[in-house]
Amino acid sequence: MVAVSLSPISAGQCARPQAAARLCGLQRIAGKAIAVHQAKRAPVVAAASASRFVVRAQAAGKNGSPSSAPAGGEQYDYDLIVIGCGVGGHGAALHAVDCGLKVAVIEGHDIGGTCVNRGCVPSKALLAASNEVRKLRNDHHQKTLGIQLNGVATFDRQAIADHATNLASTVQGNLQRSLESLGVTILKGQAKLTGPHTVSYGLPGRVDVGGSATAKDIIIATGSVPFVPGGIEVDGKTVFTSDHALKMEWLPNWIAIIGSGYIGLEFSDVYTALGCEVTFVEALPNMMPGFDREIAKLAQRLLINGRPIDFHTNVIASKVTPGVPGVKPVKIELTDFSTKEVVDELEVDACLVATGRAPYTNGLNLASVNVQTDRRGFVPVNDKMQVVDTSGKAVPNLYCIGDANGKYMLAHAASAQGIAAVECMCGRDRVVNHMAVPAACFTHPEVSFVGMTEDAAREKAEKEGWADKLGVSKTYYKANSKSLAELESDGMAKMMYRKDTGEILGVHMIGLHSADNIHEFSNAMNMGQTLGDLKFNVHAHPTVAEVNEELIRHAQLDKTAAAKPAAASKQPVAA
Ligand SMILES: Cc1cc2nc3c(=O)[nH]c(=O)nc-3n(C[C@H](O)[C@H](O)[C@H](O)COP(=O)(O)OP(=O)(O)OC[C@H]3O[C@@H](n4cnc5c(N)ncnc54)[C@H](O)[C@@H]3O)c2cc1C
Ligand SMILES: NC(=O)c1ccc[n+]([C@@H]2O[C@H](COP(=O)([O-])OP(=O)(O)OC[C@H]3O[C@@H](n4cnc5c(N)ncnc54)[C@H](O)[C@@H]3O)[C@@H](O)[C@H]2O)c1
Repeated sequence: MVAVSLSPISAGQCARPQAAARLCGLQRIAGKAIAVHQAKRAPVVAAASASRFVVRAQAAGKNGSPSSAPAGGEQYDYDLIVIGCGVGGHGAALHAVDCGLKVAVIEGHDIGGTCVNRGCVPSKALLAASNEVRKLRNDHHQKTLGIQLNGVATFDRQAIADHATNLASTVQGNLQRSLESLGVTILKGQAKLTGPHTVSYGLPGRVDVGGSATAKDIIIATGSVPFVPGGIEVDGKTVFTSDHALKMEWLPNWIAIIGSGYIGLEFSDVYTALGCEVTFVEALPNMMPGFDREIAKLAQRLLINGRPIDFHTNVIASKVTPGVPGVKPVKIELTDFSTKEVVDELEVDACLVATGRAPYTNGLNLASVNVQTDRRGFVPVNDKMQVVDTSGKAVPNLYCIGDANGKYMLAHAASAQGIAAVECMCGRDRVVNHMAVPAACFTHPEVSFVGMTEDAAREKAEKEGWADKLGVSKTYYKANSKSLAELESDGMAKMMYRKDTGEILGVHMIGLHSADNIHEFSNAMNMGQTLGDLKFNVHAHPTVAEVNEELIRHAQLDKTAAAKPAAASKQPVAA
């Protein structure tokens, strides 16, 4: 398995002759690829830059040179069409341009997709603003730092909401400009496959928008939408998903959050910082079931117990009935997950449904290429992100990346998969090593991880007969000078590793800046580095990165592993 490289590749690496030729028209300026001979590219590109979206189909062949001319004599409008322009589609398109491919994206709603418009970006704006409020209202915190505020910190809900909306629109604009400046054609419409190399697109009720286009390769990057379990009625006012919650149109005094995953936790951080009370409803026996058990336990102490939050576990919200703000409460029927008996009913002001996401893959006409989605709607793919048909074979020239394939529903995973798919279509097989993809929950403090949990590592070690070689190293933020200086020294980090080889199996953290700190380990895992290599890393003092140094130092390797770093031969002896 080869891990994907996220760094742009050079012209010399491009596999396709026509691709390499086109790359000659690109210059690297301050790290960005800029198209310098746009006129030689298909004129549709200029149209894309001039207006927000290209409306009506414009076959590139009509205005400029057809894109690909394979041996069979077929000619395509583009080398690559990407259906859906979220972060996955955007990442794939940019990398494809870097590889010299002629690219079109077809977007049915808004450039940037979930992450930019209804996900990562606006949620982090709300988290940033609300955490300022939390800190300012924490007298003990301020006094210990020597600060007196002489009054209660107040906030403007609408202004905080506007910060999130404005950030999303700034980032959306940046993404659009990056595509335009690189000459990517942006087509508007809901797209579907109409042949092995043909895509048609359009918008309901808009006869002026749409058409069809051809490409040698097609990437499906259509993402996901909130999943709402049966029995829950969403009215968008008192019962809502993250799509509505991010607009923060009002702040309920008491909100129930169904699901204690990423979305539930991040929103509980926002709501409690702004003075709301939260009740979690979680189907599984423990809160935060996706985290390493020990980290989840500490997360419960830091993110839940000390805040106005209570929770019900092992129950599902079997029926949710919207209310009327200030007049009628939202009613939530709770059913025991094991016995399936109704056990309670909650009455709250509002309810956020955070029970996962469903792939957005309806209407793609996958049956035309003999492909069936799984039960939940995910598109089946192999390691190279090639779509797999009902007989288990890869469909030629068709790829699916990001939330739509369900392999790892995170923004950076979507974009890494897009880059890998482009590499594969250029003849350089790459697969994303998902075990080395970091994940983070941006609560305060942050939770982050990469690779296996302790339970998973133990299970693997026992199954494979090396349980005595499994090491677990731990350290606490209490000893970290930088965290102490910031009065944010609650937290721990743990690492599972092999004592005999120094292989890192998984790292989990909760603490200040842990979403940033995890990268030393995820990158090491991606590069196949061992603890024998990492022990020579130097960390600036005083930084939170020194938590990593402690974690590495506490690992107890067998003498052979300690003496033999994987990359020892590559280390320079002296400068
Ligand atoms: C509240 C929230 C917070 C999140 N925070 C984070 C975070 O901090 N970090 C992180 O890594 N991840 C986060 N995520 C997850 C992240 O947003 C997704 O993993 C990521 O957006 C997936 O990218 P994608 O490109 O696969 O799909 P999407 O971003 O969903 O984009 C798909 C695009 O395809 C378009 N489309 C769909 N069907 C068609 C069609 N037929 N034709 C044309 N266009 C179509 C859609 O309009 C959409 O724009 C968050 C998600 C949510 C909901
Ligand atoms: N910081 C980030 O990277 C970030 C932030 C937000 C969202 N996301 C992405 O968005 C996706 C969706 O997030 P999410 O929090 O909605 O999903 P999730 O899968 O993280 O958590 C859903 C939780 O809801 C529980 N649940 C499901 N049905 C239930 C029911 N009927 N009653 C009670 N509990 C129920 C599950 O047991 C689980 O704990 C995630 O897969 C994640 O990849 C990422």
